[in-house]
Amino acid sequence: TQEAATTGTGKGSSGETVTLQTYQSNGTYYLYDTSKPMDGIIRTYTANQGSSLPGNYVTDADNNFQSSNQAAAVDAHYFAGLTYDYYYDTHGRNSYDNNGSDLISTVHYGSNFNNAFWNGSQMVYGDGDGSTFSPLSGSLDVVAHELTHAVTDTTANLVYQDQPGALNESMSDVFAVIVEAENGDFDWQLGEDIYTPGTPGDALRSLENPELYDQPSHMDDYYNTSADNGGVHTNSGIPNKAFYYIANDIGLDKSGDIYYRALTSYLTSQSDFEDARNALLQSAEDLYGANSTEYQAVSDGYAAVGIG
Ligand SMILES: CCCCC[C@H](S)C(=O)N[C@@H](Cc1ccccc1)C(=O)N[C@@H](C)C(=O)O
Ligand SMILES: [Ca+2]
Ligand SMILES: [Zn+2]
Repeated sequence: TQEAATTGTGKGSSGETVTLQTYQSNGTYYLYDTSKPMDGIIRTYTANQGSSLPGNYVTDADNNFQSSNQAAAVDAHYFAGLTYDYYYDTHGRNSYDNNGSDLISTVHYGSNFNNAFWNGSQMVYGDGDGSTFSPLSGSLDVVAHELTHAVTDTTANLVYQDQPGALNESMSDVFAVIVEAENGDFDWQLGEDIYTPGTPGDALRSLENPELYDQPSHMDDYYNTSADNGGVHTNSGIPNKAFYYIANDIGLDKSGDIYYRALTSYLTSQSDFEDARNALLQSAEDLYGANSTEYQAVSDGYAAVGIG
């Protein structure tokens, strides 16, 4: 059979045309990217509004994925590539597990599904209900958020409950902001491109002002609840705000290096917010020294949210 890696184009939910790394087999083109430097292949599927995973490959007859029902897949495929590039180019990490595992994404999961998640093996994106969310792969920060869960699961493996869980969520938000910034799309918000399509200018979360979307930004306002695995999407506002202070002090690049080192070298499954402060301080000391401005920025940022 005739087979080859090919380069195609696609139109994402923003309406912009992007270049896609695809694969051609017997005259059909697949969202199957073998171009990454190590062996991680990026593969994108559709669940066709069902819930069986991974579903079916997204294919096209002419290597131009421009129909509206392909937009979510184009975004998932393209943004997964950008996120792979960030972890490889910035931190030398070969895919989410540093072992070259394939990056598998499935779009059109479920019916009006207002969420996206990492299921332990792959990324999964709902289409949203069109009011709360539009298709969730349409925002780079969502894709980077989900792929960072895969990095966390294969490193610190923070338990998805209470403070370790809120820290898990925060790490995903932190690297989502960094990956967007690396791609010329810096903001402190999460989900601004896909949240409430009918309401411009809002977002699901803000690291600059967590309170804007009902998150605390100080330990005094820690939200004790049994819902949402102990409020992991609420209490993430506290470490999120600490990151905002730190990155404002020393910049996103240095902050990203400190956070990556803490996540991959020091944090463990039960680490809480205090442990995060210590892991980040140790990482800052390793990288910049104990009396560095970077070390002081971490100390100040965590003190400002009532930790340490
Ligand atoms: C399905 C089970 C719940 C998994 C929660 C996933 S990891 C998650 O946190 N998803 C993100 C999606 C996201 C990311 C960035 C920006 C916007 C939306 C999330 O925040 N989900 C919210 C809606 C939640 O689960 O409360
Ligand atoms: Ca954003
Ligand atoms: Zn999450």
